[in-house]
Amino acid sequence: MNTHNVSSAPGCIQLLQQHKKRLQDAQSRKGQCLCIQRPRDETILGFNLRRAKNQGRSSLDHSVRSSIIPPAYHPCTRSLRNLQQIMIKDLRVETHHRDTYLLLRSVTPPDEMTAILAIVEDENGDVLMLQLYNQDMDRPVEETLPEGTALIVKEPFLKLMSDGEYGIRVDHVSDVIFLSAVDERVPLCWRPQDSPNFDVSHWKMRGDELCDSAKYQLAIESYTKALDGLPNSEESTILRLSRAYALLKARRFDEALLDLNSIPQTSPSAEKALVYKVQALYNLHRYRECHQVLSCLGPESSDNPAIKDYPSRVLRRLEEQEHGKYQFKPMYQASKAFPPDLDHATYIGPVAVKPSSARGRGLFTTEAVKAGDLLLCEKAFAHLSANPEQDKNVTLLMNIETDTMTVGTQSDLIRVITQRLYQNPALIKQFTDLHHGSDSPVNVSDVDGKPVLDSFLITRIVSLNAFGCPPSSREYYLADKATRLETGNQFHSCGVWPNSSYINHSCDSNAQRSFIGDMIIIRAAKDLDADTEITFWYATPDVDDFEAHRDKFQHWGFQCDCIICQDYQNTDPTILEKRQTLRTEVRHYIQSTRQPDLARIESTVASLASTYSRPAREVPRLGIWDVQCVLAKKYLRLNQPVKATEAVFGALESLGYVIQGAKIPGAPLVIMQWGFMVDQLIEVWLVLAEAFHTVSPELEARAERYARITYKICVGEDETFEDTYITNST
Ligand SMILES: C[S@@+](CC[C@H](N)C(=O)[O-])C[C@H]1O[C@@H](n2cnc3c(N)ncnc32)[C@H](O)[C@@H]1O
Repeated sequence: MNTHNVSSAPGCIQLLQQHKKRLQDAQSRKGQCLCIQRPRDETILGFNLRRAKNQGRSSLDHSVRSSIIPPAYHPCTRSLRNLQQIMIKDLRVETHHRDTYLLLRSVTPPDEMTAILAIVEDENGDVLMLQLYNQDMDRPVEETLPEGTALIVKEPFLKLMSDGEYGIRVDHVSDVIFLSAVDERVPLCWRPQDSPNFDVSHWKMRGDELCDSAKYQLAIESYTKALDGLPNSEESTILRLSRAYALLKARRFDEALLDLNSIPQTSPSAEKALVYKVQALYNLHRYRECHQVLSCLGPESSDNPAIKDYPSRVLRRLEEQEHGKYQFKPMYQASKAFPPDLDHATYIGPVAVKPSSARGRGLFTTEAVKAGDLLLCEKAFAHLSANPEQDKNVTLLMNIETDTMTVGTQSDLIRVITQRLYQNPALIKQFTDLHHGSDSPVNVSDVDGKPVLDSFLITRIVSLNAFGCPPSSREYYLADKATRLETGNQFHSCGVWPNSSYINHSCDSNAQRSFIGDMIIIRAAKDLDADTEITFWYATPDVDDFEAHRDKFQHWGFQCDCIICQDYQNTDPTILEKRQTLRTEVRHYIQSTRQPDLARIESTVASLASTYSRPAREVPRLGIWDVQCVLAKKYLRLNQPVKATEAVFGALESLGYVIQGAKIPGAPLVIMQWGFMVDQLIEVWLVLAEAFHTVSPELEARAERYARITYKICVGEDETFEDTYITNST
């Protein structure tokens, strides 16, 4: 939602078409035998030259990386023992070799593009390019696929690549099995000549060395080998503790907990295990349990620097998680770090997921709420922030099947989520439960002791549930419109927030989302009864191109049938045309002179109003309110506060607000019905407050209060309200 979709930009359409054509050409050769085009040495040399060129590229160079999502295919769900080995020479072009596997060894160091690349050989010595997608890129590629790595690719897919060469493309992480040098599946001729039969203490020592050099994934493998070597119970406890440490560092928290839970309470390692447990539970956001474990720690652990500040942090997280109490100001400071991965808990307010007629599931209020109330404040499941230092490196994500192209971090987000799920399988269900359209996922959750992960399912879930986001909504709000358009990269960052993903779209939304770093904040934009479906915009309504706005929902596979869309469809096209003509006219009046003819603008507003047939309190009039806001500001500047208040009330009424006391001098000012929410209303309420200062001073504070609530709804919090307006007015 609001991700930077550039599918309709001319250059992008052309690029998509080129890739489609290439794919069609490749498809026309589907099933053909692989003819090895180049001798082995030439293939290796060509790869190494390209790798050297790639590595020599300066980080200052402009680059466009494109990641193409090929037609979807399912991951392998069969155990390796039920697959037959196949050789490179037997592969067929553009074919998934079901029920088979390749046994390979890398014969070059790895290269890194949007995938990890290397040349691999099979036991016949035939070579091919291997492309491993969705691997852990936070780890040096040399660690993931060092030269000489033996690996198995289950049900391989031979692809004709864009340069006309062949390659084995692996999209699903669960389709690759990396083999250690001493794995019995590695052919003898690939094993080191003098591979001795190492014992428990060797692997333990090796694990410790790898931990010391921060190679945690490799350390985990070493400790596992030590544990496989039948250690005695004392050794086993120490090994599990060491492996838990490496797992914590590798952010594999579920597995770390499994090891920690197996350590007997009577063991001398028990106290250390509790310290690690605190860290694992905290990172899994299980703060209540974390609090309990903290209370079991002995006094010597309280001073342990690794967890010294945990008691206070856990208490703050519990305040957030259980009561929705956040300190927003420090969150801005934290959001300036890169990446802006904030240490805050998720609060799920008075909301619940329920069936929503014809929209699948939706999020509903469980009790009545007031405009401005916090409904959700959610930590991202995964969030990828555009690095301001690297804005020269643009990543394009091309989806040939859906004909879409997005700019920004979405392709990395897919990889990051894949890795997170692969390393923390307990999270898979929460993520794969999210809406994924008509895709039918595989029904096998794990095979050969590892989870089966479908990266195309993850891609689809990201495409339907990710939100584009600015570094913070306050920053976005403060940047004036021109700057927003000029920099244009605010939504190159994106993330997935699972609870918020259940919210359906309506152009006439009743909630607003805002962001600080990787936290999403969702507040009610209206007073809502219990059991009301919460909705927000997937794309902001564009009154001047409403047709294009409505087309955007094709991406999500629905047509909006909200009251605004219904009214638009029921309005005669000639009336819609007249409305647009009047808007063009009025824009011209506003912009053409320094002292616009306000009477003329007012009369155009009246004409615009006549293009709407239903009352504004039923259907917001999106084509008028902005003109009335301009009028209000102009009248205030001309020192005509009464006219300014009239224009403000006109704008609010056009947006569907019903305000008691608006036109009765001295009567209290109360919003009886909240209308359409836009962030420009913050200033509109402040214009009203300023006008009231002269004409109805007793109402000034009330208007300011509504400005503050509007600010809270649009920016996410109101702690910075004074800072924003004091700074802005000086
Ligand atoms: C982010 S999910 C929202 C939650 C989803 N309804 C579910 O069941 O999980 C987006 C999907 O919800 C559905 N949806 C959202 N807004 C809708 C609307 N106004 N009308 C119909 N379907 C809608 C579409 O299928 C869309 O692809």
